[in-house]
Amino acid sequence: MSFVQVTDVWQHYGRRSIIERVNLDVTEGEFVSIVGASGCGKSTFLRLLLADETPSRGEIRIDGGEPAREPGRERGVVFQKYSVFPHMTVRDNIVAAESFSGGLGRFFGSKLRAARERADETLDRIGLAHVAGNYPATLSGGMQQRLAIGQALTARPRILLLDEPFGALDPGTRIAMHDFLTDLRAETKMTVFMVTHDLSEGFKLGDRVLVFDKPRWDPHAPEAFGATITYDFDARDAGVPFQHILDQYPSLAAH
Ligand SMILES: Nc1ncnc2c1ncn2[C@@H]1O[C@H](COP(=O)(O)OP(=O)(O)OP(=O)(O)O)[C@@H](O)[C@H]1O
Repeated sequence: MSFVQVTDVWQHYGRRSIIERVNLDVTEGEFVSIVGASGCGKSTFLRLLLADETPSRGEIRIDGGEPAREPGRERGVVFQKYSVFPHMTVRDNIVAAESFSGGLGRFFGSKLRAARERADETLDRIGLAHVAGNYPATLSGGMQQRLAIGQALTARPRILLLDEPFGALDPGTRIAMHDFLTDLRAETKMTVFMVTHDLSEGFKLGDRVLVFDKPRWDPHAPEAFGATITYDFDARDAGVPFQHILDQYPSLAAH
């Protein structure tokens, strides 16, 4: 049974075609990695999944529901650039994310105490309980990114959208974050979409790896055609050795 259903989705910005004819069925709990050359529309596709934008054509349904017109609590998002609030403690960052995601305004009194307790549970889960009272500037890059993921988790989303979440981290921290994400996923059964420039990361974490590319190209009108899913690899049990894909898509190796 398809949980995320993408049907004939196109996206244009003015006369520029960015994405075309995208069809995709994802079951609940799947981890989908997305790779493709720079500028081919991967982040645009994530924004469409988030319902931050509406497609020019086609539709995206979650769990059989009507296509969303704006982001909701069932979709959480994390970008490469940390989105934490620098002037708030780690715990208050989680509390603020919860109040914003629910459109609840600021918490006071007993509501604030309850929100802080929930924040501490989240911090426990993401391994930041020991720095709950610190400010983000005192945390390492990996810890700040874990905090950003913690913020996305406060609304208990059914879908987590990750846009190059580990792109700015050093290799060691990146590997630690892979383990963290694998554990988190086993715990929550969330459906995850992750854009990455790192093919090995895509194959390591994903159940599937989607390649976005432009199958049609007019040298006289480079903006006439958009990208679509040209490959959909099964990446479970190590999947297709990604070196084969690098041979086919040398541009992917450049990132
Ligand atoms: N709101 C917008 N209005 C106009 N053009 C846009 C808008 N958002 C993105 N674009 C353009 O759409 C194209 C696809 O951008 P997008 O960020 O989705 O690509 P990407 O594959 O994620 O790139 P990268 O891998 O470099 O992050 C780019 O040429 C970008 O300039």
